[in-house]
Amino acid sequence: MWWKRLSEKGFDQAVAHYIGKHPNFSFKKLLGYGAYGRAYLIEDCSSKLFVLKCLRPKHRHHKKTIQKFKQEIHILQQVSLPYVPTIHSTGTIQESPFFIMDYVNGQTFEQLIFEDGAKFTVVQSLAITKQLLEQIIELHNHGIVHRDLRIPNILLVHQQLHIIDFGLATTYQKHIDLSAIENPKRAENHISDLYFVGHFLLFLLYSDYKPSKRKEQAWQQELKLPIEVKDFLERLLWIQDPFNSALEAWQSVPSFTH
Ligand SMILES: Nc1ncnc2c1ncn2[C@@H]1O[C@H](COP(=O)(O)OP(=O)(O)OP(=O)(O)O)[C@@H](O)[C@H]1O
Repeated sequence: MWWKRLSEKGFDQAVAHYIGKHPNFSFKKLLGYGAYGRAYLIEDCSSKLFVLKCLRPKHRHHKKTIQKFKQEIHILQQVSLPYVPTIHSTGTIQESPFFIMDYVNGQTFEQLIFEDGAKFTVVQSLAITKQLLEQIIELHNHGIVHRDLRIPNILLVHQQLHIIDFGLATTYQKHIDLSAIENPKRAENHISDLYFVGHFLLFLLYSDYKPSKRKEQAWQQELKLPIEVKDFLERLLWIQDPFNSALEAWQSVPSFTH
């Protein structure tokens, strides 16, 4: 609604004003916004860039949403990994909670594929997926499941993957009965992250796909993958028996010498 957008513009000005008064930071721009947060680029005195992520003002009185936002802060404070933004401070602006974290200065896989037209071969796609799985193993070892590993949340910086947006992350539950999982995306264990990795890998593989038939078919028919890659994907996507852990998935990434 137009008046809500207007009030968010006013809120952006309040954030710029708040940062303007801060002795160590200057305001650069609004980076973007999602369902819950608005993210701003800010800079410190030594020209290092940071992101200030703030709960959207329209949610500032919703207890559940505030709780969710605080959970994101709590999880980021718990993990200390080189490919996850470090959180530096927290506070509130006009009653909306915010936190300041490292800026990941790279490109998301959404930008790489859909804006830059990057194409990934099967071998490259598997190598990238293997690197992502290494990071997921560490996250799970820290007791965290991300649960939103989509292409806009995975960035590439000098050949290194980085993961952002822990808004749906939760603590890893060790004892979950697989038959009780109704939606793999929401599972509180490795099943969720591996399911997203399956979709991530499909995006990479489709980047190099040229349709030869008019009619859309299932990925298994369209992509014409080597059988071990198809089986690997089907296990990630829980079409076949799922992997028992991210480590097992990592160990099962098919390798090709050519
Ligand atoms: N640490 C970061 N480094 C670089 N860019 C970031 C960082 N955090 C967020 N962004 C960018 O800022 C924009 C908004 O991020 P945000 O996390 O608020 O969006 P979202 O994932 O849609 O949010 P929400 O969790 O509220 O649904 C996105 O374009 C995202 O790529």
